[in-house]
Amino acid sequence: MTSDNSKNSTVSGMSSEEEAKLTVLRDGIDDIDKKIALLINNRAQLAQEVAAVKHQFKSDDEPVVFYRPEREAQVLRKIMDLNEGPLNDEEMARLFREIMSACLALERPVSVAYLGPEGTFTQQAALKHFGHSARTSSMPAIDDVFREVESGSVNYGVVPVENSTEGVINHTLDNFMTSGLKICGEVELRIHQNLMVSDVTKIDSITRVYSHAQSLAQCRKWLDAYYPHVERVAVNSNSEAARRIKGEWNSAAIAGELAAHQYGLHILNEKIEDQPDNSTRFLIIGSEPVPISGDDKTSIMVAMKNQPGALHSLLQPFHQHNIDLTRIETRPSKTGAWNYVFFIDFNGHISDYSVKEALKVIDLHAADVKVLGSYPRAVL
Ligand SMILES: C=C(O[C@@H]1C=C(C(=O)O)C=C[C@H]1O)C(=O)O
Repeated sequence: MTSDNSKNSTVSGMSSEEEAKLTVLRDGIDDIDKKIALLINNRAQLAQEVAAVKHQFKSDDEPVVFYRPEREAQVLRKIMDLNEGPLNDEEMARLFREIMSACLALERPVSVAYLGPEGTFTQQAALKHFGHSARTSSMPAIDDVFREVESGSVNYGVVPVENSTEGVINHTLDNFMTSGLKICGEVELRIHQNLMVSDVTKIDSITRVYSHAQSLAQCRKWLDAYYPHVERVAVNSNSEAARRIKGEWNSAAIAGELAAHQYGLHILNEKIEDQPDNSTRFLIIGSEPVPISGDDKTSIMVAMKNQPGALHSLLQPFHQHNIDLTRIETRPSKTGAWNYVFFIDFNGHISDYSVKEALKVIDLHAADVKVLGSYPRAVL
């Protein structure tokens, strides 16, 4: 016969005093959850009413714009400002990001094309920006993301534009030369690379590692130190690398955590990138311009003739109007052998007086100026 020696111990192994205290606290949590659920639904109802008003003031053939990036940025910034902890500002904003995503989906689910395949950092960026209620679809190439948005098959697209260790993604910039799409937002993602293997991998016999060329470059020193004799094979994407090693006993892949989950792989070494602050910036592309949010950036493309003082006359108006440049890139133009195109990002919105004035002057010196978009600075 078994008997319980401790007279205060219960079935769960806790003392009755511990259990009583937990019950009080958990009753408190249940109570709050009930209120939170009710309030979230009240919020969702208001979002539905917003949708009705958006409809009401549009004529039949005018498209209704449900997703408002400037308003969403303001909501998240306000939540972060109000936050007093113990949750940190980013955690709070992440929770509200998902609440807004669900509210927007009630108005109209937003459809988003991203540079795939599934499991890429670009998919991670799309979910970070739009939340998990967005309908995301994977595209095989950056050009396809642009095409899907241009054709109206999806509302928005997400493409990578620059990496803090490897620099700019030229393919994205080149697409802006011919596309009429607008930049509606930016996302920044900390990039952590991981070495992963499959169930069949013989860990002591790895002779090959697959990854995207950029990821291999981001982990060059680590590979030199730990796998100096292993062949490095560049493939189209990190997800492709993850997919390939499923049946190969002598191969490993370098990819993000999402890819390991997606393909059922085991992470052998995490955070193997050479630069600890390795991050990638992504752009949200769409067809509508974004109104001012109060903390915005603008991207422009300027074609200049290759003549003395061209760069000076391009930069001078920014200096004169006290506008901070955040990035400048040069690409050879596709139209004339010796002409250049500058991609410039700066702080401010196209509706700001100082920005308008600076652009007026630049217009006088440039062969062509194209505003790619003003958009809220990344909040998360
Ligand atoms: C409710 C609105 O529509 C969408 C949902 C938002 C929200 O849930 O807060 C914010 C902006 C829009 O993307 C709105 O425009 O205010």
